[in-house]
Formats: sequence, C-alpha cells, structure tokens
Amino acid sequence: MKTSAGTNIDVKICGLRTAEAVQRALDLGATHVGFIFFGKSPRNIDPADAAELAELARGRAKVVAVTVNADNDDLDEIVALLRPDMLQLHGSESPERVLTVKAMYGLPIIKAFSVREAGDLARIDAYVGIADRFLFDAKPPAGSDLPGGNGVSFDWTLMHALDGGVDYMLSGGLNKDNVGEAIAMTRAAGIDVSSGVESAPGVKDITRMEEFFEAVRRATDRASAAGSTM
Ligand SMILES: O=C(O)c1ccccc1N[C@@H]1O[C@H](COP(=O)(O)O)[C@@H](O)[C@H]1O
Repeated sequence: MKTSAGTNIDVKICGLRTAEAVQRALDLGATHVGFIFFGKSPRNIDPADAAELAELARGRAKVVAVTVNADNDDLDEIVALLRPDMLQLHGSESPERVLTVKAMYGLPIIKAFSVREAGDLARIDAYVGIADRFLFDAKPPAGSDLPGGNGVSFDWTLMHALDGGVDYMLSGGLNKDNVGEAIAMTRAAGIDVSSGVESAPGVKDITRMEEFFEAVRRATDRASAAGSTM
C-alpha cells in the first residue's frame, strides 16, 4: 500500500469470504488478499468460491492461499482452482516440505511461524533461502483449534533481534488500535490481519477495515516523517 508520504507497506487482509469485503479491501489498498483453506476455521472457504472472489483481485493484489499442513491432493485442488500468486503455509511444514511444495507449483511461499519467546525465532534459520517470506504470528491460546486467526498478539520487541535483512510480515491480534504501534516498533515490511477487522468470527466488517487502513496510513506517514526508510 502506498501511503500519502510515498512510502510502501504490504497489507494483507486474510480470511475473505465475500465479494463486498474483497472489493473494499482492494479499494482501501490491500496488497495481498488471503483465502483460508482449513476446515476448522470460521474463515474456511471452498476453493471454487475463493476462485470466483480471487478474480476481483487478479492484477490488483496478490492472491494468497492459506493452508495448514495440507496434503498434495488438497494443494492440487486449491492451486488448480484458485491460481494463487503465493502459498502461505501456516502449519508445522518442515523445510523439506516447503521446498517440495515450492517446486511442485513454482509459487513463492510465505512460511508462518508462531512466536512467544526469543527462542522461537531461531526456527526460521532452517528456512532461509527456502521460504520467500516469513510471517510471524502469535502462538495460539491453549485449547484453540486454530494455528492462526486467534486475535492474539505477541511481544513485538522480540522482532528487534532479527537480522535486518529478514523480509517478514507481522500478524497476530492486529487491529486499528494497535497496528500503529506494531509498525513503529517492528518496521515490518508487511502486516497481516484477519479477526481484527471482523464483527464476528469469519465476518469481515467494512468499517473496521476502513479504520484499520486509516491507522496503517497514519503510522506509515509518521514513520516516514521521522525519517524511516520503510
Ligand atoms: O484466520 C484464520 O482462521 C486462520 C486459520 C488457519 C491458519 C491461519 C489463519 N489466519 C492467519 O492468522 C494470522 C493472524 O490472524 P488474526 O489477525 O490474529 O486473527 C494471519 O496471518 C492470518 O493469515
């Protein structure tokens, strides 16, 4: 998303399920639109339905298929129908599995990692040069069925320990009230939100999306006024 100050930050709106929400996300400046293929999620969508929605985004934003430890049959169906620009692997996929999936479809991979403490970041080492982008999300709360989309944040100061060259998106409990602080604190190249722009699980709220983008715009403008190279 290009801000009024001319800076760039990627904004991914995840878990879209209606044409209205996709259209509004695009109009507001989403750079990535995410579709969730995980049966336990309230945002789960049938690949054929997602494919229809993806046509609205084609050429305007990157279409991202979000999967969790998906097998080849499921991935084949999702990729064939959706024709995503990127795959987000949000489970416990090994580096070898990421390499295999990347080779199978020739698509860039966003590999998600759940973070609670500093040691969790070391897990990315094995994926450097394999995953195209990292995504840091909070660890799910105890008892949750979902590896993501839980609306919980983690300690963003942990990101300060990352090598400056690591290209990553930040997610986990972002909303209009905290996204500015998250951007200022981490200088993430992209942010990703799902439940923080919903009125109920799986139901995107247009006003909340507008407020979210406005908060991102304010934060990036502040960062650019302060001389950040964001
Ligand atoms: O959103 C989901 O339901 C979901 C399900 C399974 C894997 C990932 C999922 N979403 C991802 O979770 C994070 C953060 O979500 P939230 O903003 O805290 O609700 C985000 O990266 C989504 O892509």
